[in-house]
Amino acid sequence: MVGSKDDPNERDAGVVDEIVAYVTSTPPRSFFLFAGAGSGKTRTLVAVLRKLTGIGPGSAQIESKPAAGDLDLRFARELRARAQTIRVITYTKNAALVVTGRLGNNDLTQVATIHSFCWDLIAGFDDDIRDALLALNALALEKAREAATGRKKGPTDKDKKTIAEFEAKAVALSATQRFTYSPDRKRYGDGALSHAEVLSVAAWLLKQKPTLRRILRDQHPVILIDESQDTMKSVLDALLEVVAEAPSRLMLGLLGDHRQRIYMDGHADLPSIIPPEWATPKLEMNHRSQRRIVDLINEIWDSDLEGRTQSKKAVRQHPREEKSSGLVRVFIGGTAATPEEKLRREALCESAMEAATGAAEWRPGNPGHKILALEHALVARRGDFLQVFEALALLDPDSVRPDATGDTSGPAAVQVLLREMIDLADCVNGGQVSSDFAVTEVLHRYDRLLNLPADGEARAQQLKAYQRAVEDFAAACSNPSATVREVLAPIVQSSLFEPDKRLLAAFNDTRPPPDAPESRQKEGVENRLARGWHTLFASPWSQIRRFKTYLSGNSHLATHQVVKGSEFEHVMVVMDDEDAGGFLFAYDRLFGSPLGDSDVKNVETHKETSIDRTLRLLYVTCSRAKESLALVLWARDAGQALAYAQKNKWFLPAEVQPIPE
Ligand SMILES: Nc1ncnc2c1ncn2[C@@H]1O[C@H](COP(=O)(O)OP(=O)(O)OP(=O)(O)O)[C@@H](O)[C@H]1O
Repeated sequence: MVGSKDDPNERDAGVVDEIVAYVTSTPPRSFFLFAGAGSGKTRTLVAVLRKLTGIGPGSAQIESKPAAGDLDLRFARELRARAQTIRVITYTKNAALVVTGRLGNNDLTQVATIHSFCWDLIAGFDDDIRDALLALNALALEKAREAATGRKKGPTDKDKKTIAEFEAKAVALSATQRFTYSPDRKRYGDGALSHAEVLSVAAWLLKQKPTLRRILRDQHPVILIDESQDTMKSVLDALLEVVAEAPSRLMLGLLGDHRQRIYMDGHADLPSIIPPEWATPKLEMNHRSQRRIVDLINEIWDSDLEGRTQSKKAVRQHPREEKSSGLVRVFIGGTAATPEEKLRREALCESAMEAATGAAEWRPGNPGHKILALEHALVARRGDFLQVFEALALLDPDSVRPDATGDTSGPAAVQVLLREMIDLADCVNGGQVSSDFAVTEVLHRYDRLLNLPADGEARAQQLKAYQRAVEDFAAACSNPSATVREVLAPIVQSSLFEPDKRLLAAFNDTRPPPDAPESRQKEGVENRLARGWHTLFASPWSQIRRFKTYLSGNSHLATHQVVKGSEFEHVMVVMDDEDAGGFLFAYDRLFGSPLGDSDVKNVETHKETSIDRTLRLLYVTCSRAKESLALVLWARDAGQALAYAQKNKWFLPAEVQPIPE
């Protein structure tokens, strides 16, 4: 971040030194960094850490001459002498890896997610953890009892069950001696804390136990929180209290962008809770996007929409000098079109973008542009893996929706399809095995050659059976219309891999599947699973790979929420309230459609509305685009939305078009 302040691209050049000065001054000063999309928050964070610790890229040495005088050098020495570290809290594991990757070897900083941070703080204090869990459980029990006694007709069966569960949990907790947390492997039991429990226990203990607050301050005089807009409210509040108690011994630095808050865990209006004595440095640049896109996101945030309750407080962004162009189009059509019609006409929008930009990346089907839809099922339809997605969602709904943490890997029971069989399919070309060596490597990878019979004859027989299975598999998976069942059959029959017992039982179950429940009817777990397995086995095998690509985050399709933090050359945002079927977001209302009843009520009581949430989500999606951006709105009243968009300050009249027929 060195450069002349006269260079318009360097208008933020002083912010790193400014932040370093807040940390190293006596007493230190906590800060809230105002930073918008594409402003280079991670780069700023890494530069601050390097200066504070005196450790440059790839070196474990203290640099001889830090730029901002020797205060930071002294700061680093003191950290080391007191065996302290700077703590950096990120939102995802991946973000922690990005920061540590760029930072290099740096023993004076500890970068981790909020879950790891909280667990590091409380691990081993088993009696305290038990106290916290019992107190939180007692609160929940009290709430449940209040709700039950408040009912006119007396407690319902569900009330009684809930109360009994809390009472039983209190007994079990009292008897638990040791508590564990295993974020990667799902471990259950009274002593195993969930993600959410680790956070609420840490927040509770920080508030209640002075010793823990002292330990925190002794270990880390500085805590920097990235993506603070989405950081769990209770933990943030607890940390704010610890800082307020002894501001000279612990300082907080909050980085993030309240315009990009998309999860409900964070504070509704972070800037408004920042104490007045805190510093508020600002990043004003947007290094990512072309001018047209930066102008649009500035306008989006600045708009006076009916139903908006959130403050417009923010820094207006400037694009880089050389990014003086960029292209935006908004296409609007009627949401009554069928799903197939919508897909066909969205492809026409992509062609229109190709014509307008001259970029081949916009050609329909070209992965050079990213398509964002609101719901996973809408992505699955656009990515042609809807049947597999729906089947797997019946088996385990939580495991099929990739999120920002990157932890979702599909239902445990079908891993053989997503890992072993996809790896084996990679060794197949045109119905034939392309490399025996590659097949052997896959079998080794999954330990399938470890337990071959010792006897020579039996061993040869087994290998022959494996070979036949691989050939049958190769033939089956090369048939473009093969079903999952057909490709799975040679694997199951030969035991080439070891599928999950649940998958095997379902594969061998020849009964017809139960009917789907009537809408709004509850369905038993067994029926749901049976339908899931049946749909999965009847699905096209080709969809499995597309689903896997989506799950791993490598697809050109994604949901609006999951792309937070990413950037793409060209972006198409599909907005369709009708298809999404939710009530949290309402794109139509950003285009002049009247407010709903709950929005009207929320405006009166100054609570968050669907307008607030949708505006932030639109801010996130639009700001992902570097070069060009297409907004596709399927509106309830397309004529009205078109007229609204033509007059709206967000767009130039020529940028607004009907979705081609
Ligand atoms: N000082 C800089 N000079 C040039 N390019 C920069 C600078 N800072 C960041 N960039 C580039 O700008 C883009 C946006 O940066 P980055 O992704 O770190 O922003 P961010 O603040 O995390 O954005 P968001 O909150 O929108 O995800 C990246 O491509 C990055 O390499």
